Amino acid sequence: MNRAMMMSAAKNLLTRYGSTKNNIYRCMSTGKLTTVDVNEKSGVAVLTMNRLPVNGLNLELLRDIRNDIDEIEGNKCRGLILTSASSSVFSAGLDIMEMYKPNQDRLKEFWTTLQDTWLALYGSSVPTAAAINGHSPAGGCLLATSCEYRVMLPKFTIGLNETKLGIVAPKWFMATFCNVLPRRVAEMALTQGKMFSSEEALKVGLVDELAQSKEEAIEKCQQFFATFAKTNPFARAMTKQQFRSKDLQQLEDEKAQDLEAFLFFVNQPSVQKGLGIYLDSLKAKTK
Ligand SMILES: CCCCC/C=C\C/C=C\CCC/C=C/C(=O)SCCNC(=O)CCNC(=O)[C@H](O)C(C)(C)COP(=O)(O)OP(=O)(O)OC[C@H]1O[C@@H](n2cnc3c(N)ncnc32)[C@H](O)[C@@H]1OP(=O)(O)O
Repeated sequence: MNRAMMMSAAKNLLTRYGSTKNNIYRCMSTGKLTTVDVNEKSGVAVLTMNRLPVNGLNLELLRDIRNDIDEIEGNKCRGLILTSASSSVFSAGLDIMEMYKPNQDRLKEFWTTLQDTWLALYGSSVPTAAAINGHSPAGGCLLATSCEYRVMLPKFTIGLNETKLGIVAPKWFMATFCNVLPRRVAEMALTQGKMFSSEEALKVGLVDELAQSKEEAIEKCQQFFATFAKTNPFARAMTKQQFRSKDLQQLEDEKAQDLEAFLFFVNQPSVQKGLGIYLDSLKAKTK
């Protein structure tokens, strides 16, 4: 983040926090594939993904999440908890149908929206946490690890499994993973396409706590936010942004090249063939 960007971020944050310390704000749900509920007392917003059955991240769901994050930031919420309306899947990651035999204009829009959603979530000045109440592969894991804290229910799986699908996680997926895990653990897991059980994820630090129910997970996320009670919100947000600024700036600088690499990669006949086989294997499971 250069000096001008830092000053502008500081100005925004001062405007937000300057005279509003003890007030509680109400956020409103914006999306059709998401809901946002704000706890009137704590000011914490729960953003629930609701594209059943598996919260596949298609263009529309990503747009809704992105708009919700903007609205939660704008409405001065005290925290953002990301969770799922499904009882078994947090998010199945990117909707593979967006990448398989794609319409090229939509494919561009899809990837650009994913980039923007990540920039908004990873760079959010509002404290963020994920209540991971189901499986969370690939893009689902990206969303969860973009948050500052993770609470997961037992007996599910989480990880970046891209190599198992014959695709490569972009640099910013890797940076997000490395922000949570030791570099060696991250490299091993990414190259292996490893999916961690909830219990394994807790052991390596991919998640921070386990909870027995979604309600308990949300409560634990709220308790995490409460640890900031005695901090200055402006100083907290600036500190977070400085920690993450290198990763954010890298994607900001390379957005166009990243899009180009994605389009080139996804349109390779061998990648299309691999995605087709993977989709068939998913569908065969349900027959
Ligand atoms: C060399 C330099 C390169 C630089 C790099 C540049 C570019 C890189 C290029 C690309 C990067 C892309 C990164 C990709 C990220 C992703 O997120 S890819 C998606 C990965 N996701 C998965 O592998 C998860 C697959 N799904 C599952 O494992 C399971 O569905 C489950 C989430 C564990 C849930 O299981 P269950 O509850 O049993 O549900 P079903 O399996 O029965 O699924 C229900 C229906 O949903 C369909 N489905 C599931 N996941 C997806 C998905 N991700 N996309 C689309 N559709 C999905 C599934 O087929 C079922 O459909 P039907 O009901 O049978 O029609």
